[in-house]
Amino acid sequence: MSNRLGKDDTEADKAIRALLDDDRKSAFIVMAGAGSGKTTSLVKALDHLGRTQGPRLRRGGRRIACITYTNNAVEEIREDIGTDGCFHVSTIHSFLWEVARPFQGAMRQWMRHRVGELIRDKQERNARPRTRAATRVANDRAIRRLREDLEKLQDPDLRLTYGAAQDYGRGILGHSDILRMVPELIERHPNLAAITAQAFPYLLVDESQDTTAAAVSAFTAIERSEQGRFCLGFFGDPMQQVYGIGAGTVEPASDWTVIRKPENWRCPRLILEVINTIRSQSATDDGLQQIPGPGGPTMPGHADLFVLDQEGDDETQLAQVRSYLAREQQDPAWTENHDEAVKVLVLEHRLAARRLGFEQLYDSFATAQRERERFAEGTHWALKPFLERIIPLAEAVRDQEGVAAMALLRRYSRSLDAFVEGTSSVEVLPQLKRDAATLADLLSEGSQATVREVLEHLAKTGLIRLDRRLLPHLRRDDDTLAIADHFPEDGGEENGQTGERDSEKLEAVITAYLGCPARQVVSYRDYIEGRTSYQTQQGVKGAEFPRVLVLLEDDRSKGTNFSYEKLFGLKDLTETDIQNKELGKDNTLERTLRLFYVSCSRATRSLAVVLFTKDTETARDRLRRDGPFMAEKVHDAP
Ligand SMILES: Nc1ncnc2c1ncn2[C@@H]1O[C@H](COP(=O)(O)OP(=O)(O)OP(=O)(O)O)[C@@H](O)[C@H]1O
Repeated sequence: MSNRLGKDDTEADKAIRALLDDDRKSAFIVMAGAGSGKTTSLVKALDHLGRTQGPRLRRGGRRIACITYTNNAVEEIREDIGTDGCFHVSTIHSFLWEVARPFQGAMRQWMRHRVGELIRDKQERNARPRTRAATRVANDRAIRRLREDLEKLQDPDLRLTYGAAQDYGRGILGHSDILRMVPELIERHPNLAAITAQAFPYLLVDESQDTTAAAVSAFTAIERSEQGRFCLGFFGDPMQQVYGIGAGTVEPASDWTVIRKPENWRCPRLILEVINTIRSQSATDDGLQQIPGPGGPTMPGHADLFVLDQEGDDETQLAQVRSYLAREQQDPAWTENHDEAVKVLVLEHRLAARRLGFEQLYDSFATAQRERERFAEGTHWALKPFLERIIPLAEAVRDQEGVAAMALLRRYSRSLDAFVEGTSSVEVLPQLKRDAATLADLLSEGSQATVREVLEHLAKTGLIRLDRRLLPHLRRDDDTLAIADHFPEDGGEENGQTGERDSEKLEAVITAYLGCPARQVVSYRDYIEGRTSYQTQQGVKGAEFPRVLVLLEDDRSKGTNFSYEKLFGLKDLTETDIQNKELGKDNTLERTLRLFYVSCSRATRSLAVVLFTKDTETARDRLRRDGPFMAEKVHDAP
């Protein structure tokens, strides 16, 4: 429990309450920097609304909506405010779906229009003289499928649903459809706006800077058309926008109230100075310089920057930095490797994968965008059996946790099913034990077994049910296996996630995946479940840790969205960078500055930034002269 409700009220909290108590509902924006307690203010506002408006709203079947960025944040807010039925706390996707769900006719029309758009887009591409023959064939195939989808969408009985697995022919809308469709429907159908305001007369949006511009504009449209009957509150910080689709600064209408929160309770003085300097360099700083919140950290804290040679040995150099920090700050936790000691923030998942030893697995999924995204979320169907069943069973066996192992087998074992159904004899039990022990061996530390070997063991023995989409891949690789009988009818509930589409790309991904060492899947599981010290700089938004180590390593990252070398003047801007900057568009420098701000503002005690670069001397001199860290805190390799 975060105890947000136990925090003292700030001036901002009082101003928000005054607005919420007004009979005439209005809109407001809470604009504040990192560690200023925006989520705390939001939770306090919800609690206040629950107490003052809850009973009346409940009687009328109406609810107070709160939108936040991740499922974790949803859970945290729910924990804070309790389970009162008058609240509807969700991510933006779930909220938009909740709004649109009853409007099946309007959604079907939108979907048909969308499929038509996709067909036209592919036709246009095929009409271009430079389109390659293979692309043309693929586009023609896709057009045929889309036409079939269009046909199926004529069925008035087809009930539209929303899932991870976009499949228009089956009436399934994906995440990106929801983000695009619902704001369009709200803006196009005034009655949908009115019904939304009626069902949710209060709507509070956390992390508004990363809420899509279309959603912000749709909510604003509701507020405009329902003036006085709809209360809309945005809580955000344009400086913490880290996703391209985010709205960034929410522009207030002339009658909206803007509430600024200048305090920072998280960062001690020396870190606060660094993040204030970073902030002041951005065009989206909103003129905000933070001050320490009363009762916040009293120690000065630590803020150090190290410039290291990118050609040098990574592990050794980082170990030296950590030993130096432990010594200088008399804090041995800097040299400890468990996830609670130091949070290491990297630019990309790939860089975490490299350090944690699952780079081959990462690369297997990186070749196709959709597969890469599911991999990063930890929701890819091909990995799920490992995450939910295989690794937990192997670990239960290894740790001699018989009850846990049995519970998993009861749930997932085909052999045990056969025994329970009476179609196999009692000998199956010792066999099951042997098969489970083999599985534990295959996944034990130091094992060289591949993913394929593990899956084939399971397929042959029926030890654990797998996803049937793996079948063709295993069969083709080793057609001597008599696995068809054993292979489960499990899975397939998300068939549309990949279906036949993009089958070639998927085929390549799965083939590469099956060839990976299975131990890499264990490291990957540890990473995505937050059991390691590593996190990405984008993914860390909203969190705080005592010791934060930020790694800046442009040359090792594959993405082009961010460049610390450009930010520090160590690399020239491109023509596009200069043009975007001059036109006032978002650009590499601004994006990197914001990411740097988010990363550095996570530390509650000690912040260390490491820049890996080629020309360490120039970088060190420049950062001492112009950088956000105090000159004496910019170090060479210790
Ligand atoms: N009124 C308050 N009094 C004392 N401490 C507070 C107060 N409000 C928030 N805090 C503390 O400040 C820290 C930051 O709070 P919170 O996570 O709500 O901020 P935030 O603005 O959402 O942060 P960020 O934007 O950086 O993710 C937390 O440790 C919280 O306990």
